[in-house]
Amino acid sequence: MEKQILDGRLVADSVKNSLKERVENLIKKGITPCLATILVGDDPSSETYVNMKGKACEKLGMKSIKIHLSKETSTEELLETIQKLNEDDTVHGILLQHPVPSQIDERKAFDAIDIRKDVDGVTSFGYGQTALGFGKFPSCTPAAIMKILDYYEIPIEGKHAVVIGRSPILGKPVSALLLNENATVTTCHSRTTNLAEIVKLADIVVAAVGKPNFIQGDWIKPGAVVLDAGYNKGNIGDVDYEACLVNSSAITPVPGGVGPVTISMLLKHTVDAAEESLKAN
Ligand SMILES: Nc1nc2c(c(=O)[nH]1)N[C@@H](CN(C=O)c1ccc(C(=O)N[C@@H](CCC(=O)O)C(=O)O)cc1)CN2
Repeated sequence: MEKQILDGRLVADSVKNSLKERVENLIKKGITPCLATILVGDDPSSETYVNMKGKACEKLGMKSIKIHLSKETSTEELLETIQKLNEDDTVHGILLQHPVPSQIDERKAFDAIDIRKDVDGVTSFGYGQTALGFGKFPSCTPAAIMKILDYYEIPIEGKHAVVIGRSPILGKPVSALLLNENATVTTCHSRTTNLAEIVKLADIVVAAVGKPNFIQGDWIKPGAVVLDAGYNKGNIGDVDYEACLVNSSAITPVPGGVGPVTISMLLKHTVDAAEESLKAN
C-alpha cells in the first residue's frame, strides 16, 4: 500500500507563506499583528512552546509579547493581566498557555479573553460556537488537523472518524469540526470500554489522548488515515508510529506533523484578528 507521510512542516510553511503579504499590508497601514502569550509557572515544555510561538511571530514580521507569571499567581491576578491585554488595542491575539497551575480556574481565565482576541480558540463561546459551525476561531490544533486533511485532499464526508480524547481545546472541538465536514464521528475517552474495537472501524483516526505510543498498530484498519496530535515529553506522539505506519495509508509524524501546523494556525488567527481590528476602526 502506497503510504503518505503527512508533512506538517510543509503544510505549516504553506500557511505561513500565505500570511507574508497580509502582514506586510497591515504594517503599511500602521498595524503590526501582535500576539500576547501568557505563561504561568515554570513548566519547561510550556516555556518551549511559548518561545516557539514568539519566534514564529517575529519571523513573519509580527509582534510577540511574552508575559511570564509566577507559579503562585492567583486566578484574580491572572484575570487582571488578561483584562489589560483585552484593553490594549495594539494586541490582536491573546493566548494563555495550557496547562496553568492547579490553583488557577483555567476555564474562567480562558473565558475572560475577549472573543475577538481569542486566536487560540479556547473560550467557551468561541470554541463552542466555532465547533458548531460559527463564531470566531477554532482551537489551533483542531484547525491544524483540518488543514492537514485539506492540504492532502483527504476525503472526510461519509468517513468514520474516531477521535481518542475529549479535552475542551482538542478532542471535543476536532470532533465537532469533523462532524461539520459530514464525517461520522465517534469520540472516545477514558470511560470508553471497547477502545480498540472502535478504533479498528475508523477511516480517520485522531489521537488526542496525551499518552505516549498509546495507539497500537493492530488497531489501525488497513488504509486508515492517522493524525497524531500528541506532544508528550521527548517529542513522542500518542501513536506508536512505526507500528501504525504498517496499516495506515497516511500518517502524521511526531515531531514534524500536527505541531508545526498548530503554530501556523495560531499565526493565521492572529493576522485574521488584526485585519478584523482594522475593519472595526
Ligand atoms: N493555550 C494552548 N496551550 C497548549 C496548546 C494550545 O494549542 N493552546 N497546545 C499544546 C502544545 N503546543 C502548543 O502550545 C504545541 C506542542 C508542540 C508543538 C510542536 O510544533 N512540536 C514540534 C516538536 C517540538 C520542537 O520542535 O521542539 C513538532 O511536533 O514538530 C507545537 C505546539 C499544549 N498547550
